[in-house]
Amino acid sequence: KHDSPVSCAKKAKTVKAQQILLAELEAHPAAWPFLSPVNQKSVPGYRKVIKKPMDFSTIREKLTNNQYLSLESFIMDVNLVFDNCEKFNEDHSEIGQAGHSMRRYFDKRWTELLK
Ligand SMILES: Cc1ncccc1N[C@@H](C)c1ccc2c(c1)OCCCO2
Repeated sequence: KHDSPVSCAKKAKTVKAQQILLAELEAHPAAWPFLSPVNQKSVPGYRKVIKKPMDFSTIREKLTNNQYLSLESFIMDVNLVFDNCEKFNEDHSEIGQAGHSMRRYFDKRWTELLK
């Protein structure tokens, strides 16, 4: 029930890093396709093709509700956003390009922050 001070401090560090990383993703100029859940009624085929939809507002909700038990599970949800984007969008489409740009940025920032 009670963490040791060391593991408690370590947990606080990763929560802080997740908050910083998510805030940077949300503020990025290319974030616009990923800020809210894809409206599956207005995007034909999305519901059938994308088995596990994910977006930055859903990640924000999960982070606020302490649903990420590890740094890895947070990173998996962020990568799910970009993997869904690659699956559904052409690489050279506007949304596809935004996805590649955001993934490059995320990879760079989380290694800077946590490695
Ligand atoms: C990440 C993603 N992948 C595949 C499709 C859409 C999206 N993002 C959503 C938010 C979106 C972006 C652009 C849109 C759109 C909806 O509404 C239909 C009309 C065109 O403009």
